[in-house]
Amino acid sequence: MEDHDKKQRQPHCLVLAYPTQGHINPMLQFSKRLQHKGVRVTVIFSHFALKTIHKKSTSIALESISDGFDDGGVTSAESDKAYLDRFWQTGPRTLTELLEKLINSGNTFDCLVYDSFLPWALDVAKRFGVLGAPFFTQSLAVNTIYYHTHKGNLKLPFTESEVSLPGLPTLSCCDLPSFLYVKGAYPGFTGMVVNQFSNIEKADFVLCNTFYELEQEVADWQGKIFPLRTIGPTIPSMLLDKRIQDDNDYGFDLFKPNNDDCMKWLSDKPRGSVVYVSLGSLVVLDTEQTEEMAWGLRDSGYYFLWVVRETELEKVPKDFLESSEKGFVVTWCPQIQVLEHEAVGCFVTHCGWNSTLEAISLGVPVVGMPQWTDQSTDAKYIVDVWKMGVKVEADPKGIVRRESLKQCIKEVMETERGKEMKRNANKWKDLAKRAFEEGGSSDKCFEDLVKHLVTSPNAQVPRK
Ligand SMILES: O=c1ccn([C@@H]2O[C@H](COP(=O)(O)OP(=O)(O)O[C@H]3O[C@H](CO)[C@@H](O)[C@H](O)[C@H]3O)[C@@H](O)[C@H]2O)c(=O)[nH]1
Repeated sequence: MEDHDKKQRQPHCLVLAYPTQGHINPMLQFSKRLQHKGVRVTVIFSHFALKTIHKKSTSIALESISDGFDDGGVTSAESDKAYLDRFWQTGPRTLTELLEKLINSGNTFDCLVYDSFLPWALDVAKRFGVLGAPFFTQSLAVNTIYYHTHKGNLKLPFTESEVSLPGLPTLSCCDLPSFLYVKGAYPGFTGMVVNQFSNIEKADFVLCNTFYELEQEVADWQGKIFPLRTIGPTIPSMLLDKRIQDDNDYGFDLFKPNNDDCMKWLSDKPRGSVVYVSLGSLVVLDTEQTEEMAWGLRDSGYYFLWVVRETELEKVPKDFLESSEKGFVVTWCPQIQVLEHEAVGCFVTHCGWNSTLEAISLGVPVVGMPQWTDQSTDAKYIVDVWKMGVKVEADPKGIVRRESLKQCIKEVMETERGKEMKRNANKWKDLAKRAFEEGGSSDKCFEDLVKHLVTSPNAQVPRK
């Protein structure tokens, strides 16, 4: 706890996470930082996520509510719409029950920070008379695009060839999040991302996992509309500013990590010689794409560490696993430790926002292979705005061919342009670190948030 907070009463913040890995990681890291600043934090998962998670011991209190799928998580629902509909019906009631239980056992709380995918949580917070703040786990650029869609400034499905929005570079149709231009795909998620803004005018803060210097123009624009606080990148402190001792990793995995084997395999590889490959926790490739990827990695000639989740493994060609002596395939790894390792020279990624922020914070240049949702917008920024990577193009059938992947890897690993990308990645890494040093842009946002929590009138009195 920092000195200035020790003398004051301790505020209590509840943090409600959407139950997938890419949402759990940033909200947990946010919670650790808040706790370090003297705030008591309780993180709320779904029952299933809490039951499934492989976790290290943590000083953060954990609770859970039903999302309507207590025996299987998000991916067990028939469709995105079926999952969200049931969560929407169940969540407000089960969250209310949990808050009542907390109050009845003598707790007070000042604020509910909730994943922006769950805007109904703000209405629950307001019924209990506490502060409410959505936490956006995707980039400010992506959120801004959804905001304009919510406002009707972008009509769906998007059919123009280009779009110009305040604070953003000119975007071609396929730089937009896929929900906006792939007609009819994922109706549940499409409605959800637009609905993130349905009640935002009632929010006391709008938190986003980014840092001011990274998305300055759009942050300035959004800051005029919302009480925006940029509180990222939510990378464990010991890999960034080193102000929170022992904060070395996320510590909560929905998949069983293969830590020792990965780090051992990396340990004898020369500096910058390894290509690290992961498409995050949700992407599902078809067999043809998996095969092209496998042979592209082998043909690059580099060492590679490839994460293929258990459920995807059967698509990897059998002879490939036996024949590629420079490759190592694992079902889950400690990604941030891998990216921090000096042996890693390049990251082949789907450009999920956490993976993007991790590449930025650890200074690793990227081969972007976006698949869906916000990833195409992140890839656009990686290539054209932050200039720290390339994007591998798919053929007219939508498949990234082995030759294209191989060429992109070689460009990042071998060419002058690749060296420039590495220099740019290191520049962003320095800026990310500075954002969390004392007085840095993200640190100031945390300080401001804590100041409001400390002076919140709600902590003393349990309310119904
Ligand atoms: O072997 C692995 C692979 C991944 N990770 C971690 O898992 C997280 C993955 O997050 P992300 O890169 O954002 O990908 P997804 O899991 O696919 O995240 C979903 O959620 C994100 C936040 O909303 C979106 O940006 C993505 O597009 C969406 O797919 C990261 O923190 C990784 O470090 C590991 O720890 N080990």
